[in-house]
Amino acid sequence: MPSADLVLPLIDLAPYLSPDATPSSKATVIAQVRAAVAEFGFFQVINHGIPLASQHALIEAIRTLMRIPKEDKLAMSFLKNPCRRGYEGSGDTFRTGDKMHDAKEAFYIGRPSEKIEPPGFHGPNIWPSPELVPEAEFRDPVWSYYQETNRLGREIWQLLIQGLGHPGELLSQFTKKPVVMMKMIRYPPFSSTLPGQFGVGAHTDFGGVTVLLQEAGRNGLEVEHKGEWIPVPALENVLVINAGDMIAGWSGGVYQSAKHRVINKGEEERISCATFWHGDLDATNPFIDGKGEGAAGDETVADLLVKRFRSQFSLMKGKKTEEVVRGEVFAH
Ligand SMILES: O=C(O)CCC(=O)C(=O)O
Ligand SMILES: [Fe+2]
Repeated sequence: MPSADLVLPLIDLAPYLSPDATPSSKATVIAQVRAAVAEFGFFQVINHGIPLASQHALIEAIRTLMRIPKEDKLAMSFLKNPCRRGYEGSGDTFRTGDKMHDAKEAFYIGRPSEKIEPPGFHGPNIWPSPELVPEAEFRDPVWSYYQETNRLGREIWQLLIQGLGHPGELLSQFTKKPVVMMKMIRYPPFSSTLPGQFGVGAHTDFGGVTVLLQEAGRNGLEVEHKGEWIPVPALENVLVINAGDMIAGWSGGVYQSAKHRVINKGEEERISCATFWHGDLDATNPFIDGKGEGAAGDETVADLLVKRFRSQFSLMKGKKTEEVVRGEVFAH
């Protein structure tokens, strides 16, 4: 049962991000973020710098895309894409140990690069043709939000780095060409899901910082804390931030990567968007110069993402393993 008493910390980023932030106001935010991620692995933020209009435009864009005919969505399937961009249908991913596939459908974009680079992390994005969805209704708002969320992810990384006592500039050591994937998600209404089916089953995120936008009023996210599920209300202009397993490992366990899940109990669809801000593919733990003991010592970001994908996900029966393994390392 979700706990009614526990709430995630809500942190005001203005004293850190605003032009008149002082060293002492910044230090306060750094300490708040450290305490929240150490305790919960998650926190919520206000005054994060992403304009509300950009958030609304993104949500509308996702809704628009998800309404195009199924065959047009499937023509953009991520299962056919070597760097896991494009459309994921309901049921395409299935976590090892889960009873049922996720109900959600999603669409992925990432940092665009002209050519596909092995092992399938960098490459061009897929966009619906303008005849299908005019650029002003999907590509433009999505790309503009991607840049905003990318910027915020960078700020959050710097907060976390400083929370460990390092200078924020350490970020530049592992973010020359970071992997930043954005997953736009639609959860069907409750009545369209199977009994016992989750929108997204319980999982931890693999990698670095996750920035999550939830459509206001469409609740459903729950975070595990000491064996209880804390509901995270979907509030207007409040973003949810969490640390993935890579951060937990790199921090030597100071930061937590908490389990979370989504159940859309409402009779309306729920739209959300998660940005997974990892790091350079060849980066190793920047806090121990790659030589330290413990989690993720010599492991690169690419090793970690590939490994976690393989261990956490399996396919629904009937799908060919090679369809998934071929460069598709980004399931979350
Ligand atoms: O949609 C949400 O609220 C959360 C999604 C999530 O946890 C994920 O995609 O990893
Ligand atoms: Fe997640």
